[in-house]
Amino acid sequence: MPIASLHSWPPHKHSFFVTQPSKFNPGSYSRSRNYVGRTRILRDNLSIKCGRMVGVCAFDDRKQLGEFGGVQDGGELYLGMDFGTSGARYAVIDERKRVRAEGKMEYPQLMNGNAVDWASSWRTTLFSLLEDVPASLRPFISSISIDGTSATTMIVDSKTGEPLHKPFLYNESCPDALPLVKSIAPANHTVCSGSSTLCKLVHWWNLNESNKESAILLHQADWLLWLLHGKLGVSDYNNALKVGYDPEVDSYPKWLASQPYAYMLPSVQAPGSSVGSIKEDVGVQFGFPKYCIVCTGTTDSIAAFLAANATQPGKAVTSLGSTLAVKLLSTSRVEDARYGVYSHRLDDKWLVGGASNTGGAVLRQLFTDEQLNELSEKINHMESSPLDYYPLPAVGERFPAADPNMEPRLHPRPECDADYLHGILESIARIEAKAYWLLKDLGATEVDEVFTAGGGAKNEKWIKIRERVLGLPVSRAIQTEAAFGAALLALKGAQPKSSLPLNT
Ligand SMILES: Nc1ncnc2c1ncn2[C@@H]1O[C@H](COP(=O)(O)OP(=O)(O)O)[C@@H](O)[C@H]1O
Ligand SMILES: O=C(CO)[C@H](O)[C@H](O)COP(=O)(O)O
Repeated sequence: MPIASLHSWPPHKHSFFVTQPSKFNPGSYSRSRNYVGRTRILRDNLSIKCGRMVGVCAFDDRKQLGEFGGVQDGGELYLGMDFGTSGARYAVIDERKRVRAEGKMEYPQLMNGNAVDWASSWRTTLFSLLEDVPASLRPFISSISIDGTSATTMIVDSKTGEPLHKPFLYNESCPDALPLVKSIAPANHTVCSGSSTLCKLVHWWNLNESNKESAILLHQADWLLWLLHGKLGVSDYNNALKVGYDPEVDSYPKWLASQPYAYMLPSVQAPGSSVGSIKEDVGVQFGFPKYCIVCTGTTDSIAAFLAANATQPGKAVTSLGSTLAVKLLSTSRVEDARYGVYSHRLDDKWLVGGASNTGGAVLRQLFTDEQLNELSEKINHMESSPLDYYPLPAVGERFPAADPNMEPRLHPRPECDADYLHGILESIARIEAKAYWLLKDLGATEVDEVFTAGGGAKNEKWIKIRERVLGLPVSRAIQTEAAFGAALLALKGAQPKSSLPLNT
């Protein structure tokens, strides 16, 4: 039903769409309190007495809206969503960066033949998580942003946005494209890695696909954000780094712009830039305000860095997720594809690092999370393990050695599982240490403190092992979830244009 026919006045800034979702109880007004994390949410089974529920309910000021429950102080809220390796999470924060709601879900294994249909899985996850955001908070959400796994590459139809090929995941490699990419890019450029976005694009381009002319390239986060803002072909300079975008000059270099597939490349904005208002159908479906904007995103490990709020050069964040992603805040830019080292831009500084395939994915192959907790308790973190492994979930390593043929090394396996886990955790810590010393040798600011994000951050024994191996202060970040970092991007995007750096 059009807005005007339901109410006399035209939609106001605080007009928002109320539909008849299952949680609403038309005609009555009841209040229940829910605790999410550390934050009490006044979740109201509110019915808003404005005629028939399906349609639009407009309030002519925030106070009136505030009386109907939701955020007690009626302030603006910001939604960040993290699409990581094994699942997705969201965080809703307020203007003071307090978490007001959070949730997560694993990716549904939607199959297409005998392969996972990742695009459908991500799309389903996106709208399931939006449905999970407390309905009483949605009318206050002013801005949304999403982070995704880096170099996860989608080739989609330039008109419909529908995938024309299965997504190329972050850790997939297309070595067949490497010779051509190396022939056009500068020596040791970030794209000179089989797992780079550009190698995936060139690999697809060389397939005998007929519909090249209607194809464009998007990254996972770009495509998910397109589902919300409806503007195809927009990315951010973090996600676009591995296709060859140069964030220092804010453009694609000539050696790339002159390629026959250059028309497929997305336009690029800074992370946390407003792309536009949320699509009306999505606003109606979920009850977001008409003024809710959708902002460009970033990659998952950069979102984790933003969440950790490491603001000085020399501070670093290690994301112990399925992979081990290292991000060191540096005043100097470093890149060398021989070691899988590259630099992301963060305002006027550089996030130097890379992502190793070691990490939680190996642990998950061997132990449940409960076993990890139980076995970790038995580890003496002050003792050095004599076991020397290179834990990988499969053949191939990206950083600190870029070797697609590197074999996992996880033997000999001792009788005692606690000793085995100790050896694995210590071996991963040695890889992390090698990574940080490599960055120093290549000219980055020397690391002086490491914060930890990701699922592994909960393991206190591992943090102590890493502190011993690194010889540096290592701690769990106050905020370990990348979704919190994505919410900070949404908060940034909603602010009036300012030169304030993101991580202040
Ligand atoms: N107690 C623990 N010690 C070490 N690693 C853990 C522990 N609990 C969970 N993990 C690891 O955390 C990883 C999940 O972290 P998460 O940040 O959610 O990953 P991602 O975002 O990459 O999907 C899993 O691979 C799991 O093995
Ligand atoms: O490992 C990964 C997925 O979790 C990604 O590669 C990770 O995002 C690192 O890439 P970037 O440094 O570009 O963020």
